Amino acid sequence: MITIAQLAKKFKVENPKKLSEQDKKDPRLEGRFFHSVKDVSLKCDKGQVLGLLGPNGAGKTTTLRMLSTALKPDSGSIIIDDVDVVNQPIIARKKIGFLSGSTGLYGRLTGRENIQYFGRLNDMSESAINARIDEIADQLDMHTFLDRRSENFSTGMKQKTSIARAVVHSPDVVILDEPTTGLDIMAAKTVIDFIRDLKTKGIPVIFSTHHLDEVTELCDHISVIDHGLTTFDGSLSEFTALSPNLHEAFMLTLHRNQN
Ligand SMILES: Nc1ncnc2c1ncn2[C@@H]1O[C@H](COP(=O)(O)OP(=O)(O)OP(=O)(O)O)[C@@H](O)[C@H]1O
Repeated sequence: MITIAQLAKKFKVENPKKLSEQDKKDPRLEGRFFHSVKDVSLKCDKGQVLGLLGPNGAGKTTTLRMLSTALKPDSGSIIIDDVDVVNQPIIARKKIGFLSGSTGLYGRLTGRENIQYFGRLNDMSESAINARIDEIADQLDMHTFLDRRSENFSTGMKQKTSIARAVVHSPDVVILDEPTTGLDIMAAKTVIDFIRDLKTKGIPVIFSTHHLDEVTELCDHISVIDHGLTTFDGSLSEFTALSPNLHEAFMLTLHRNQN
């Protein structure tokens, strides 16, 4: 079970002139600080898939980076099972598989070597790593490119390798930042099937997306973040009860907590 409560994170703005036009007008900009995440709370039970929605710049990636221990929150709590992620990040990291939107692969290494490297970082034995790579490569349909250098991989090949790398150590929870963005229909389907398989194994998955169809296909639970605030956190049926039209339901969740 993953529980996030009242999470907040601000960044110091070194050069306000370099902010995007959107960020300059954002009410989260207060003096020299941009309050990317102001108050985010959500829950994801065992075997649940949680879809994290929100407009561009809402604070989804910042939230997921805090959940993955890559960023330390200014306040709030993150608990995975009985581990306090904020105060015990090293223990928590072993439990988490995190796909970030921006993690690059080592181009000179093959797909397999990229994944092996992460397995070793997680103290896995060579035989355990290789068995796990075989398993994941079957699921993500990677065998045709697994032993090629990753520098010339397509977006889909890169994403599959990054996902494989994130879950090589069989984490207890999986966090995926926009896992299907930029993928063609077939690669996206493979990734969706992979998430569904994690769900059947009882592994909670939190993923951010802009694709509402993925949410209805996969998610038990939906959280919406807008301007750094949780504006909806409930079941898929509570979400669709707002409106049977998903876009309309999403629009209705925005601006709810803002005064
Ligand atoms: N290091 C930083 N310094 C200053 N501002 C930041 C920093 N990181 C993120 N932000 C700002 O915080 C806000 C939230 O960013 P974040 O990447 O979490 O949004 P997002 O919901 O993931 O957006 P998208 O859907 O576009 O990926 C944005 O306005 C962004 O410009």
